[in-house]
Amino acid sequence: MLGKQGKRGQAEEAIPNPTPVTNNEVDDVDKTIDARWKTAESSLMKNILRSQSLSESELETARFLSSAIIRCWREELDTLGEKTQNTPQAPKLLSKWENLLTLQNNEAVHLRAHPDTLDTWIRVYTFLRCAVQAASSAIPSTLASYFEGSERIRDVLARDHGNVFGIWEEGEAMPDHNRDDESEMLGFAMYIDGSYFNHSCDPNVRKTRRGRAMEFRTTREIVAGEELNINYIDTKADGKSRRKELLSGWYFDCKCRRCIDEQALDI
Ligand SMILES: C[S@@+](CC[C@H](N)C(=O)[O-])C[C@H]1O[C@@H](n2cnc3c(N)ncnc32)[C@H](O)[C@@H]1O
Repeated sequence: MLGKQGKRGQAEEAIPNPTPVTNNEVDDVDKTIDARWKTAESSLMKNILRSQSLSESELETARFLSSAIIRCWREELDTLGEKTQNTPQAPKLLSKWENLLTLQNNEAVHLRAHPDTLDTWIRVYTFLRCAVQAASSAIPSTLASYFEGSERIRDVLARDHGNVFGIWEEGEAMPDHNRDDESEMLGFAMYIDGSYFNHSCDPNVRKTRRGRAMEFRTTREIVAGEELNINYIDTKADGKSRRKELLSGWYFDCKCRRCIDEQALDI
């Protein structure tokens, strides 16, 4: 997905320090979010397309969601095709969609920090649902049904924040953090496999964009059993600034070795 805001949660204005919340508060937030989506699902679609125009970045989100949902539909069609053939199936790897669902769901944590985002998401969902209905004669009904409910759209949006990578201006093989150059961020993209990497302020893997692909290479000898980590943020900053940035932009308290050591020294 491409958009100019940079990594979700990074360039947006995030709350500086999400306050700890109780389980009851979490439940309330979840219920409110669910209720808003349910209302959107049951709202009448007539004339919404005409009255609703999306901003450029909302349109980008709509394009991203459509391509993810179409991919999901195609994968499920393929699986269905394989099941109807009576040939013994080799154990299957997870599909891209199933892999996406294994990523951390950040819907509630993100919406707690940016409540207005829910309006945007629902606007985009309503727009897509309405557009699909308007074009129903040209769209397979099984695909159209994927846009009826909000479930799949929520599945993607909930994993977008915190799991996407910044895409920087082409400078061949540039790592996308700790950059000394002035190259511009073009947008962001989701690389599901790459999202399994946790962050470390002393990473042992460097990510490099090569065209549309993202390459991950170790930067030092790795001992057996050692975790492979990339860096989500510039690691040159001092410990308190790094942890603050990770908490406000990625909503987690960094537990990497360097942060644990530095915290003990009050750095
Ligand atoms: C892109 S995901 C990484 C994969 C994730 N661990 C998972 O199982 O889906 C980012 C999330 O991993 C966790 N995480 C990554 N690096 C971390 C770190 N250094 N300290 C604590 N949590 C971390 C946080 O929950 C963060 O929101």
